[in-house]
Amino acid sequence: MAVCTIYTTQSLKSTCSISTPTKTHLGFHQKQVVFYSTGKRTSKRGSSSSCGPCVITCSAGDSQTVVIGLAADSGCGKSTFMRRLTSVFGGAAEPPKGGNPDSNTLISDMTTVICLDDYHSLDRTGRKEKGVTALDPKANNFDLMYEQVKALKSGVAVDKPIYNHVTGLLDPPELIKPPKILVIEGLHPMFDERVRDLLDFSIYLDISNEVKFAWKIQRDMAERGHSLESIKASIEARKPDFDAFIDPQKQYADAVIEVLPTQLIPGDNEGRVLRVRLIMKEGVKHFSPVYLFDEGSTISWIPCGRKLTCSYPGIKFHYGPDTYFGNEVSILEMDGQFDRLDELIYVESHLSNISAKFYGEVTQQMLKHADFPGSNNGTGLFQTIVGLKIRDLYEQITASKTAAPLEATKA
Ligand SMILES: Nc1ncnc2c1ncn2[C@@H]1O[C@H](COP(=O)(O)OP(=O)(O)OP(=O)(O)O)[C@@H](O)[C@H]1O
Ligand SMILES: O=C(CO)[C@H](O)[C@H](O)COP(=O)(O)O
Repeated sequence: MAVCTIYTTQSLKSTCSISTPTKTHLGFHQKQVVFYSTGKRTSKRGSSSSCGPCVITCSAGDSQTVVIGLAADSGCGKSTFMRRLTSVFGGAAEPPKGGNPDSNTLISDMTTVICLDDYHSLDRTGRKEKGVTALDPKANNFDLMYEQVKALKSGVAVDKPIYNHVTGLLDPPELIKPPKILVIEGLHPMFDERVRDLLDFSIYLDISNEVKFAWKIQRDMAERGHSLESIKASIEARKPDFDAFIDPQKQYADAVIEVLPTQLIPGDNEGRVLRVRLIMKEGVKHFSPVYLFDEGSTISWIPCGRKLTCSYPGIKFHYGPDTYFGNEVSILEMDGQFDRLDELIYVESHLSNISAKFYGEVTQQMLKHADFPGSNNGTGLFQTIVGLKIRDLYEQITASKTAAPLEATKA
């Protein structure tokens, strides 16, 4: 009986098959597989054989999950970004059918978005008793987060806990099946190195303190009836842990959307007009940064005039190479806001590498969600573009995994 040993650097998923001239085997998970040509598998290394060349073929199947991480503090626009992203893939994103009405999960045909608050290990009372915030790693279960993201990525369904934001309690778990694209959004997607290594692409929403404050007031005062003092106190109370545990994650992000007060109105910190910077890391696999006019040049552009209507204080773009936490990046910046969203096509036609499937796709997406916060400024524009880049990344990863069979060596 012949014994084959196959060595591969690739993680073999259940959609991989291994063939020898005599047999095809499906569904191995090890990096090194030893099997008998009769089909019986053993974990022991076997010796060489007369099996002939072994070939491993991995096809794109349901278990091929691309994992995206989105990090930001609470109230910084993650849900809005997610709505823009899932819209790029089409289909409505909804909570799991027939499940917990307070589930934080959103599922569409292509994507599943899970909220990392579900990995809080301490409920609201527990945090209060221990005197820790939800931002503190001590209040979160990173081992479970890692195990479950890893399982989903390799095509295995998990029973994920639910943190109930209404009651502040940990509810019974919900079943999450491996999607085509898994987005893990929340406070800590890039905090734990093991989880970070599972990400195919990562984004950090970096909202400056002034703007965060303005948005919080807008939402928590107008919509939730909180007082100005209580909003200030809650931001202050979170700040040390935010600085210690959340903010440092931006150094690992492949793309950062930085939101700052405008520089077009001296001294302005109202948070109404925004200066938004899309910081894109160079050399990330399956991701090529967007550019304005000419790749690698440094360009300032005021598009206001005959083709773009601008009221005070106008719009200014800037593009160029830079460094960010020691990494080479390209930065595209927009300060100001659009008066007429349909005229955005003029700006879009000067941007390259946006991964649109047709001319005007960015403008179409922006018009479709004109009522979302940030649709008239760089937050909406850059979130939409990052959505298209993620679609492109997904398609590239899928295509590369479907491609050529991997020749494996035979012992
Ligand atoms: N681009 C934007 N421009 C202006 N306001 C915004 C923008 N994005 C978000 N906001 C404001 O911030 C609020 C929170 O946004 P969103 O719900 O998307 O954030 P979140 O990070 O998901 O919040 P949470 O984690 O608390 O659920 C919105 O109601 C809106 O007031
Ligand atoms: O930072 C947060 C992430 O969204 C929340 O504050 C955290 O999940 C704690 O939740 P709660 O407000 O229910 O105590």
